[in-house]
Amino acid sequence: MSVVLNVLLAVVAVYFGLRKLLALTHDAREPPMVETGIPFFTPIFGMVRWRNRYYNRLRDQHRIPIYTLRFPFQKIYVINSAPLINSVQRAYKTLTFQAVSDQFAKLICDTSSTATQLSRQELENWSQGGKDVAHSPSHVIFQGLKPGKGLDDIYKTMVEALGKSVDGLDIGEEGEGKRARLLEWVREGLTGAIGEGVYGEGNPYRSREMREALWKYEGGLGALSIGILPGLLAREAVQARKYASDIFEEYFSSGSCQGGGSMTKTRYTYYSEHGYPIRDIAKLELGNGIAIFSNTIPTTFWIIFHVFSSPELLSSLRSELESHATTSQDCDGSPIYTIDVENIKRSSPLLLSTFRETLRHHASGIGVRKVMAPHYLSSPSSSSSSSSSTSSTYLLQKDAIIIMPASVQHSDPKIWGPDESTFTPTRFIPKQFDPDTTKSNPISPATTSPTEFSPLATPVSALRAFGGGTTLCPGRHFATTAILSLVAMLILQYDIIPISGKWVEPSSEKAALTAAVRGPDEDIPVEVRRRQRMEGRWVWRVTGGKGEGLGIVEEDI
Ligand code: HEM
Repeated sequence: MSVVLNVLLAVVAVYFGLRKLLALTHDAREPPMVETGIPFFTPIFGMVRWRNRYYNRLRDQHRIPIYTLRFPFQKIYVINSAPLINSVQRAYKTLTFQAVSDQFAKLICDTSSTATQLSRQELENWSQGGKDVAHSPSHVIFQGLKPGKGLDDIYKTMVEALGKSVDGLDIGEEGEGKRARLLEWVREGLTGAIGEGVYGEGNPYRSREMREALWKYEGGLGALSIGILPGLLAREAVQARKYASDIFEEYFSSGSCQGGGSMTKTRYTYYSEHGYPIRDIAKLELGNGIAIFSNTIPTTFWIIFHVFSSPELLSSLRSELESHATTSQDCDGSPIYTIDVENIKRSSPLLLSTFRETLRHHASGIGVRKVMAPHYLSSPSSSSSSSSSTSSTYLLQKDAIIIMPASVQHSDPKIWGPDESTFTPTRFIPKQFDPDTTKSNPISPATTSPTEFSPLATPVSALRAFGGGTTLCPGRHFATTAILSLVAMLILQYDIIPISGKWVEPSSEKAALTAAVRGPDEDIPVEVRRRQRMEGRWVWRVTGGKGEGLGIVEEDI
């Protein structure tokens, strides 16, 4: 009995000890603490239980603009308020993304101490640099992604490869459809085509083994990022990383990278000029595969799902896209339809709106920053439009982590209206857009009611699928071009029908917490049939965007 009593007393003592520790290590000027039931452990249980939905639950439960979660040895400030997010983005040198991404890169890429030292030095130089330094160090490395000739050249190769891969989706016997697994097909089609544009003739992802190594590596990122016994807890990923790094090392040391696209060449030049060993350049390139493919693939899967599961939307998109095709004749008299990808991106408001709505619906990036020095955070005085704005000022302690979950912003009825949980493909169509074209169009701007929420009236940071501020995803133009081109090709050339006879939206419960776009838990077996209408040869052109980017997020606009 006395043993039980002693154990109970010890538990009570530890509990009150931990509560005291919580109180002593929390300054009243910091954001309020929540989830303190079992000090330091309730947030862990919450994350395990609710996964990506945890932050939305806490927002609904507490209704406060910012709060503190206490983990063992780590404070996390979670921000719900859009104006406070704007303030975080403005203080980009004190509240830094690069410090977190460097640490993550080290864990997942297993770079050498030389590379770690070099990136630390670069971060220091950047944070102490004056006005003329880049807004984000990684934007220097990724200059090759800036809209312009280099990117257009990547698009040309990529779009040509996408066109071939979509033609290969063809029917088997006459009148029969070809069966495929949707996610698997998207993954294969995109990796192949993007790889051609990015890596050129020597594209390592032409090999099936290399593509499989990338997926095994991606599957182990969660375990690798914990950094404990990776050889044991992430064995498959570690082996795949070694295999793929060897191949990339050969790609760079043989000079094949000189035939690659602007992104590959500028990254290689940057790293080699800064003294990174070739082995590290190879490992970082494999890590770059995660940036390139991990979110692009699930986004493509979801937009295809939403488009093909809604006959009205599919029909409206077909009308919109067909209007961009010019018709000519092949030597045997059969029709050739030519479409410029620029028209798909710039003159297809319903497609672009469906794309944004897909991102709003499925993006789950958590927008991480590290507090480099104590900082007082308050809403910008101009931000009075949101009801979640606050005039309070919060102390953020050095070394704490800030999280700004996209899903919290993307599901806020104050921003998006009472239908925030419904997939509304027209949501992002500018209200002034050509109402005359909408008469024959069941899904169209004209069907929107005058009271509908206009996305242009929302705070700048409301659509956060690509992050925001100085670290806004530099790959957004690239990803948008790849996704919209592929989806337009499918819409115009194929019918996609689920084998089960009914489209059912798969859950995303198993998606990695690190994913910026949650993938589906299950694949969807489908039948792909060539459309009866507009049968003929399709030619996809890339004339280039005169160096202009596409207005994807509100910062671009
Ligand atoms: C649908 C596809 C994509 C989504 C949803 C996405 C999303 C994101 C998000 C949420 C961030 C974090 C930004 C922040 O916290 O402020 C980010 C950063 C980044 N993304 Fe993407 N991304 C996509 C595609 C790509 C592609 C195709 C590339 C490269 C070709 C790329 C390269 C990067 C890089 C380099 C960063 C780091 C930016 C920095 O350090 O300043 N992304 N992306």
